[in-house]
Amino acid sequence: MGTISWVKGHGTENDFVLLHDPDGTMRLDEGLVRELCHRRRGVGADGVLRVVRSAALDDGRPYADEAEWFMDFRNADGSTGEMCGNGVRVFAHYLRVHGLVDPSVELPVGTRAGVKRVRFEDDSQLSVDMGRPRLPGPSAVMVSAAGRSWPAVPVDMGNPHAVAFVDDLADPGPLVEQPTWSPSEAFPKGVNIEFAVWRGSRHLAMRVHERGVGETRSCGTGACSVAVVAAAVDHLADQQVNLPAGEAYRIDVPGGSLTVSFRADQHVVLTGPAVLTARGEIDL
Ligand SMILES: N[C@@H](CCC[C@H](N)C(=O)O)C(=O)O
Repeated sequence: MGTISWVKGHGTENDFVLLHDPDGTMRLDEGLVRELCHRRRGVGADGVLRVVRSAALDDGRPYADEAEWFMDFRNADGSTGEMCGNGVRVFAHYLRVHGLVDPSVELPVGTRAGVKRVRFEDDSQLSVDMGRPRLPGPSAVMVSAAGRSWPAVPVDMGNPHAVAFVDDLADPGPLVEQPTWSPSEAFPKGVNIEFAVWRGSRHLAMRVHERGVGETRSCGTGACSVAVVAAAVDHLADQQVNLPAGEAYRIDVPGGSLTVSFRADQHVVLTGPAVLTARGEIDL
């Protein structure tokens, strides 16, 4: 059967197993991802990041001219995800630690949601140009958990999100079950659901139930979605239709804190830490 070498890392405690497969020779099927991510039988993680050259994978080939490296991201249940904001920082940090990229220049990373550019900041944080969000509204969506329901705003950050404001982060209960949404057609491929509260001016906190995983300690694309909706609420009165360039929102998650800012070209920038914690081999 053989063994697989792995590295473990996290971004604000959203944790990943990284697999080094530059030439794309590994057979990474759903069952293997589930075993690696299993917190008792496997290494334990919210997802897998396969480190592969864009040219070596069908999914990565369209980006090969722009980005040498492709983040093959999988959720803990084995499903593929388009994008992962915490994952892409951990992925870039891995490449830096292994001497595979020059940290003094911006790093383009291929993802299923297109090429994302990562900057290594001086204070050991990493910033990611997450691109422009899409607000597929105005159709109203309701999300329900723990016997309660809230209106939610759909946001597309490359992957689907629904942002609901709650009075208290405990309101959605333990989030062991998948929260439901209506109408069910709103998210045919499933959705990541953020429950958010205001903590102050441009400062919010959130919990998230991730598609393909369950409740996690953080979600980068989720934090961006919360900041986008918060900015829309903040600027409702002045009827500003654009994201407020230069403004930054602090988004607290159970595993730490992330910063989301907006550029004049309406791109969302996510800033936060990335850490590698362990390495080893798993016997298959
Ligand atoms: N935790 C990630 C988002 C993960 C993707 C999600 N589960 C999906 O299926 O879309 C992040 O940090 O953005």
